[in-house]
Amino acid sequence: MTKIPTTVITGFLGAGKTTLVRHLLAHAPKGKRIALIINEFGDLGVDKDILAGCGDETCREEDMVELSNGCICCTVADEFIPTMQALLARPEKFDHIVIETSGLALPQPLIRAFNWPEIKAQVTIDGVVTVADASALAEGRFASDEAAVDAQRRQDEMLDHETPLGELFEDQLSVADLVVVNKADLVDDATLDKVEANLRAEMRPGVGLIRARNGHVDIAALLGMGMGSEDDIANRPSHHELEHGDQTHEHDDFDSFSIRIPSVNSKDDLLAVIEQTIRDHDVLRLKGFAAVPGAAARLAIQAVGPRVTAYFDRPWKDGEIRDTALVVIGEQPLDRAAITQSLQKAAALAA
Ligand SMILES: Nc1nc2c(ncn2[C@@H]2O[C@H](COP(=O)(O)OP(=O)(O)OP(=O)(O)O)[C@@H](O)[C@H]2O)c(=O)[nH]1
Repeated sequence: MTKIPTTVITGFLGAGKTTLVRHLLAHAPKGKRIALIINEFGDLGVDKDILAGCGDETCREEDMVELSNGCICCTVADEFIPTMQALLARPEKFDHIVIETSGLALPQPLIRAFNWPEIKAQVTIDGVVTVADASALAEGRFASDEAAVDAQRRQDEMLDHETPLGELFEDQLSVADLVVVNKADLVDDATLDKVEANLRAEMRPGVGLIRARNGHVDIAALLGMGMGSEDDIANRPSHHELEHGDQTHEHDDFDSFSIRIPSVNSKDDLLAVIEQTIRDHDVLRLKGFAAVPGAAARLAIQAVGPRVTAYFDRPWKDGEIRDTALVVIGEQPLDRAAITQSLQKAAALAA
C-alpha cells in the first residue's frame, strides 16, 4: 500500500505558517486532493476561517480539520491519532495531508506519532517545514530580556538557549527538513544574512533554507520531499524532551485566552488599543476578527509582537453575529484581567 505523504508545517507564533499553507493550497497541482489539519489556540478558528474562505479546490472546507487545544504535541493519543484515523477512514482518498502546528507546539511528539501502529502503515512524513520570522529574529525576540536591552548582544544571541521561546524555537528548527526564512521583505540583506547564519547553527547539516515573502515558496520544494522523517527522529533532538522528559508537555511557560468586545468605537481606536495593550503586557501574538461601525465587511486582525495589521477579509454573512473576538497569546504570567480591561477600552463609549 502506498503511504499518503504528509507535510508538517511548524514555526513560531506568527512566523507565517498559515500564509505558507494558503500559498501551498493555491499552487498545488490541480486535481490533487489535500487534507488539512490545523492546530491552533482557542475556539475562534481564525486560521481555519482564513483558509476556508479561500475556496481552493485542492482543499475543500470539509477536508479541513481543526484541533483547537493549541498544542498538538500534548494530545497525540486523544486527538491527533483519532483525527488521522478518521481522515484515513473516509471513502474519498487524499493525495496529500498537510498539518499546520500551532506556534507553541513541539514538533517531535507529533513526528514520533507517525510511528504509532494505528497510522504507520498508511501515512509517512513527506517533510517537516519550519517557518522562521526574519523580522522577529532580527529584532531579537527569541533572546532573553537582558539581551533585549543590548543591541549588539541581541544580534549575537538571537537564539538564546535559556529562554522558553529560544528552546522551543530550537526544537522547531532541529526537526526541519526545510527552513523557510519568511518576511524577507521586512529586513535588509545584511540582516537576512546574519539571521540565516544564526539559523544554520541550529539546523541539522544539509537541511535546505529558502528565503520567502508571504510564504511564496516553489511548490516543488514544498511537496514531494519524500523524507520519511518519522524514521529519523533520533537525529532530531528536543531540548524540552531532554530536559523535562517524554511525559511532560504542559507548556506551562505560555498562556492564551479569547476575549469578545460586543461593539467597538472605530477601527483606528481598536488598532491603537491593541497596539498599546501588546506593548504594555508583552503579548506575543493576537489575532481575530472585528466588527467596526459602518463596515459591511469583517476586519481581520493580525498582531505579531507589536506589529499590528488589519484588512477587511470578507463581507459579513446574513445572520452572522457581528462582534469582535480576539485570541491573545503570551508568556506566563499573562495578566488576563489587565489585558481584558485594556482591550475593552476599544468598546464603544455608548456601550
Ligand atoms: N510583511 C510580511 N508579513 C507577513 C509575511 N508572511 C506573513 N505575514 C503576516 O504575518 C502575520 C502572521 O501570519 P500567519 O501566516 O498568520 O502566521 P502563523 O505562523 O500562521 O501564525 P500562528 O498560527 O498564530 O502561529 C499576518 O499578518 C501575515 O499577513 C511576509 O513574508 N511579510
